[in-house]
Amino acid sequence: MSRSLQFFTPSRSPYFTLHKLPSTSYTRFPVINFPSKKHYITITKSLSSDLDAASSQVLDSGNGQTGVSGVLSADNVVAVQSHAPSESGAAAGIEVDAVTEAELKENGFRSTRRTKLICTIGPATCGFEQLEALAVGGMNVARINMCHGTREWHQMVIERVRRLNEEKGFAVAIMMDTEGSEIHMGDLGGAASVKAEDGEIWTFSVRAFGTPRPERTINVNYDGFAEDVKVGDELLVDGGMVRFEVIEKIGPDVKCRCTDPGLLLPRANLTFWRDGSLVRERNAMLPTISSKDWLDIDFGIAEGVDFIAISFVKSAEVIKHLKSYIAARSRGSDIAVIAKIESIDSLKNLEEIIQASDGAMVARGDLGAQIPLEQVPSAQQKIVQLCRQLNKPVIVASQLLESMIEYPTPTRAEVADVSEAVRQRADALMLSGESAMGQYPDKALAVLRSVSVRIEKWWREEKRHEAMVLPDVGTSFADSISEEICNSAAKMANNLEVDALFVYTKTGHMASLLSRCRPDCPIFAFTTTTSVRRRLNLQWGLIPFRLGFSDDMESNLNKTFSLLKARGMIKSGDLVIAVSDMLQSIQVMNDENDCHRKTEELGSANLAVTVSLNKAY
Ligand SMILES: Nc1ncnc2c1ncn2[C@@H]1O[C@H](COP(=O)(O)OP(=O)(O)OP(=O)(O)O)[C@@H](O)[C@H]1O
Ligand SMILES: CC(=O)C(=O)O
Ligand SMILES: [K+]
Ligand SMILES: [Mg+2]
Repeated sequence: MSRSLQFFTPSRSPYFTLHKLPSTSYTRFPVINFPSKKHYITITKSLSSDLDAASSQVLDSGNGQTGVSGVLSADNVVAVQSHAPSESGAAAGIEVDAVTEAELKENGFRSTRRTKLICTIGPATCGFEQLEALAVGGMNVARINMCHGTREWHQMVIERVRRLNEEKGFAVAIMMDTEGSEIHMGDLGGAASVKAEDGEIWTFSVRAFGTPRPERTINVNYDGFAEDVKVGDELLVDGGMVRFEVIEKIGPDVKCRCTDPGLLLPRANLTFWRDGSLVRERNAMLPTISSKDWLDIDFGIAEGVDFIAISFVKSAEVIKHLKSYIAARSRGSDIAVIAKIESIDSLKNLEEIIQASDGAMVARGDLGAQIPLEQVPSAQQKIVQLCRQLNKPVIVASQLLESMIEYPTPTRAEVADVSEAVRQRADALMLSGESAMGQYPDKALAVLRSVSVRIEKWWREEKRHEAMVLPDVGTSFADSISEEICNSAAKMANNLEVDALFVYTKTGHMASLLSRCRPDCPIFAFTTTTSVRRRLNLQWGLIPFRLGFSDDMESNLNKTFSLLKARGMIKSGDLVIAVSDMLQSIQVMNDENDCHRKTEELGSANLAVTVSLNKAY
């Protein structure tokens, strides 16, 4: 038996274009009550010739699975070929990364990790094998921080990640993080760190010191530094990891006494405080995107990075400006802009900044230097919730596992912090120093992975779904339909306890809308382009695949089921709900390939969506 519901546009013909034939002619099928078997055979045949003709039909899975091409025969039997060297022929001849394969095969769909993981790449992780270890360990996005390293170094990292994706079938995205023009220290003349002891007198200056750097001197990047600070001010390094008191100003030099000793790290952020408040003097007028940042952005566009994260965002205008700059420079490319929330100004304009962005990062390192530390957790929760309401991916970053820079196990408090971010259902967690220059990058990533999976499972078992109100985000009626369909599909998925949601999406938008609902089951997102696939790798619960697919859902589903089954990633009896943003229909099919359709009018909708409830057979 099968049930279906179909939305369509009355202004359109009651016939739908279902499949584009290789000859560029179109096959049209009636909507209402036609014999579905015949319908199937016709589609299968046309799809089969399509596939035969186009060897580019590939299915790439999200996390380290190699390209597979499928050829559909008339009886829906699929031959699977791997593009990469296989270990043991035929259906097993598909290279799948250990994590995703094990998760899908051993424990079924439901146990796959939903929270995405970002690793900052630095000296500890820039080698090809080190990057591969991170990808195998679950890295979804590699972050490069333009505060550190040369452009050549970053280019090398990007090239290696791309090569890793091509050769090993990963879909690791690249995020470029700008330096910004906030005040920070120089690079310490190459030293990894220097110790400031209690009571020592240090000189902070815009002067460039020679090499070797004179003892107890720190170069500062901001020309107005000596004018902005006053004797008596408190100078905080990295939000208070080390503290100084300003005792004297001599021309460009600012003499300070260390009041809280600690390690000074290269290019550490500097803030100064007066009477318990952060001082915003002329430094408040510094541009969010410096001239050096613009050059880095040009570099990022040329390299085709997937995300550009903007440091110290103050307003929505800068995000809008950058997005139009990117649109003008990179025709057809879709670099997403992430707003880093790490300043008082960004908190003041939070909603409009997030609305203008393609996602946000709770950059707790610098945020904790600008607001009292005890306010950081509530700010985090607020940002995470707002992002979900506005349908923007959100990253929780900094000091998640800080002690693992030096030690192989995290503190209990760190595990609790990671758990809280997972419980808040943030899209992604980010490692900074732990992966960039720590001693245990792989172990830190493994901790994020295991804690994520465990907390997600606990949350599902306890059925502790917070009833978050998800306001409408669609700005057109068409968008509203997509949104309603996704909300309903996610709810159905939870109520029916299905194994997975499938979404066929060209732009990724409907995949985001499903992810926003945070359903109990994972979401397999099928998209036709590699860049969309990589971009979706940042979002909660999405397992992105690249797949050549048509406008016809039934053949897409047959093809997908067959390909996934041949790889052992789904099994007979798995129940799936599928959503698509390409075809104006909702349909249900069952294992007899029997399909009935019922039609309902939907006002003046100019878009409709396909939802299918399917059982693998
Ligand atoms: N490309 C790199 N080369 C050398 N060291 C790096 C690099 N990237 C990061 N690091 C090291 O890892 C540490 C943590 O990285 P992270 O990206 O969090 O930098 P950060 O300086 O704290 O700035 P941000 O506020 O942008 O996160 C840095 O302080 C630096 O010591
Ligand atoms: C990530 C970042 O920039 C911060 O935490 O400050
Ligand atoms: K940065
Ligand atoms: Mg920062």
